[in-house]
Amino acid sequence: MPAKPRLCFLINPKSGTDRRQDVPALIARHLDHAAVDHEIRFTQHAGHAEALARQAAAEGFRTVVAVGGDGTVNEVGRGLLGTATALGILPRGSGNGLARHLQIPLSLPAAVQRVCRPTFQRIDVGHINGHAFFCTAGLGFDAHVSRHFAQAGTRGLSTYVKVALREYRHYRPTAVMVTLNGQTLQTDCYVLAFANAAQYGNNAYIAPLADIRDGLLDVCLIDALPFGRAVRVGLGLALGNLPASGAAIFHTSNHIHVQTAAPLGFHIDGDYVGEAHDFEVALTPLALEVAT
Ligand SMILES: Nc1ncnc2c1ncn2[C@@H]1O[C@H](COP(=O)(O)OP(=O)(O)OP(=O)(O)O)[C@@H](O)[C@H]1O
Repeated sequence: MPAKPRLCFLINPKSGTDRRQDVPALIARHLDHAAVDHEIRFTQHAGHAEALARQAAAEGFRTVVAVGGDGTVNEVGRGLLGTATALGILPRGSGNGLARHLQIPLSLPAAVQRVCRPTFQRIDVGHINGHAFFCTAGLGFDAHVSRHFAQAGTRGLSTYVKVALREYRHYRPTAVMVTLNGQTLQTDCYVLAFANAAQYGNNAYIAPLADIRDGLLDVCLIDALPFGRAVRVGLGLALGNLPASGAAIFHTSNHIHVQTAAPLGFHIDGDYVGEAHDFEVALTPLALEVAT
């Protein structure tokens, strides 16, 4: 009989809003023990999941399952780049953008069952200034909000909305020069988002037409956000019709260069990284295998 595929679950104990849940017991209860063998490991600190994932790949696990939100998924995905091991997801974050895009069940029992008998497929991987992202990256207000969200003390959609409304009153756009597809745009930047997947998470669709396997990033530019347009953007995100709303401009490209008049913050998959003046954004087609 051929050996059963081995799954390594990497649990971020700090993710999610329900910390009382006994995740290892839940995995053991719902796992299809006839189909797979498994091990469970915990992250000890931020950034740890990348090294743990790389180590599990070296040990020959078929799939490393990120148990957490998009931050944990990003770390595990980074660790698996260039390996023969696939990324699985047990969504436990507040946004779960990549899991939602890949239609992985949001209920943990259903997601555990699915990862035992998955479909394997490859997805594109974005890079911004050398940082890999799988869902979205961005400059401007969305990065500014993720920076303040990280300091808010509580997580979840309501905290995110509260932080966004508070910061909206102070935030001002920055002049930028964006080069893509052989043309250069001089514009203000309130938000410049690079979407590999269609949504930020929580079904907030920044680029509803984004295809994670087409070799292209969907680039969404919002140059200014007066109140009337902010309402249209909010509705467009929620209803998935931002392109038709006229409140944002869209391009597709696999390589974008951005220079900014002042240092601008950026995020990868919702986690704030820092500020830069110059951004190289590119896409590597089908660089990561995922279990969906
Ligand atoms: N053991 C740990 N202790 C402290 N922080 C950790 C640990 N393991 C991972 N982290 C960090 O926790 C951060 C948040 O995790 P993650 O994004 O997975 O969950 P979340 O914030 O609940 O979900 P979402 O991003 O969907 O809101 C990640 O940036 C990760 O680096």
